Amino acid sequence: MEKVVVGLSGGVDSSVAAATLHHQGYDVIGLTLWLMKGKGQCCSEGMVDAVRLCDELGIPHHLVDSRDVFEQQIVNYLVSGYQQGVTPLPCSQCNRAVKFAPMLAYAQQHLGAEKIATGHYARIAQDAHTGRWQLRRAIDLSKDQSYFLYDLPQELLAASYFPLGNQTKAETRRTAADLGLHTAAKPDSQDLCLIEHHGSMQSFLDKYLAPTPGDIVDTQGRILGQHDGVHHYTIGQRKGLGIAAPHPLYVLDIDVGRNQVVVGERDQVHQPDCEVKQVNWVSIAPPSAPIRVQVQIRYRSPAVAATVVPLTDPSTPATGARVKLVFDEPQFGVTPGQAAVWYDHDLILGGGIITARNQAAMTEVNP
Ligand SMILES: Nc1ncnc2c1ncn2[C@@H]1O[C@H](COP(=O)(O)OP(=O)(O)OP(=O)(O)O)[C@@H](O)[C@H]1O
Repeated sequence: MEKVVVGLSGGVDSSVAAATLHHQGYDVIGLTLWLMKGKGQCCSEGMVDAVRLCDELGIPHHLVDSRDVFEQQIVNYLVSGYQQGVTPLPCSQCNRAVKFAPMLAYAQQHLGAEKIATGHYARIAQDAHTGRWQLRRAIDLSKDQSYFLYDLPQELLAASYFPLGNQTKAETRRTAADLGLHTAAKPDSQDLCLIEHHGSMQSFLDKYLAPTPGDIVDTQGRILGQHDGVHHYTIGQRKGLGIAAPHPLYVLDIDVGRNQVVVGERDQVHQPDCEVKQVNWVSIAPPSAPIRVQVQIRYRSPAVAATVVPLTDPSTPATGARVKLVFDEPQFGVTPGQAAVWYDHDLILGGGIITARNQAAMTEVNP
């Protein structure tokens, strides 16, 4: 019987992932990572639900205190990103550095297991010709989470199962009800876990960053209003600028050096291209020539046609690998810090972090 360690959040998805593997005959061990410091109700409720689920299934449960890792990898990453005027995406970083890698290390070192599983909606398979592990969108496109998994390296993909990738969310809930799992009717999480915990990203950041008042300016540098900290703004943002103008205004740029938020009209927020750093090639080897793709620049935005132009040698490690994305049509709100993830239909080819326009210009001068 193969041992599999299943990451349990206490939600219905990971419950059904664990139950499915258990009923398929795997030797399943439940593992919950305790992620957030403070009195996180979601964490404590989740932990209790995970323990109860393991009781229902008659499998062991382990709790790993990961609060320090979460603080270093996610809280610090978010706070320093917003301080630098970007809008970091914590989820892909959390999956790689807080969940998958530490879960696999714990499974190998303490539980004698070589495989882990989660309730993510995505599909994984090994290419028979190349031996490369490939990641695809879930069958249920409304629940597809492949965007958040683009940063998993081959060794983590090789060790992972996603038991829910071939079924719809409705089927998951039905399975949970059929098996009498107490999590069957538990509501889905609605937002980023940190936001559920703190109420909003703003109130989370306000705990760490003091107000730093400055000017809101137009592209000519004319002062149109005041802000209380650049970390409260994101590219493409329209609401909350507090400026009366004949046309709606959007955030075009965040200039940390001058402590200014630059605003302009909607068409100015469109960008024909962008540079992407820390590129992880998932399902194919790094290409040496441009390739045609469909790219997603936000979790919920549709994939659009683009060309990926490699800027670094294919042998460059993911931390230093860069590409240029050239969109067929200019895109609205290309946001530094967020992930761009590119696909060939449902197959994830690769992804990385969108860089700031001024940072890309600097790297062209000083490669
Ligand atoms: N604290 C945790 N400890 C261990 N594994 C976790 C934890 N949080 C999430 N996971 C794993 O990551 C998967 C995706 O997490 P996400 O936060 O996106 O939850 P979800 O899609 O709402 O799933 P669920 O219904 O299981 O909470 C979960 O299904 C679970 O396997």
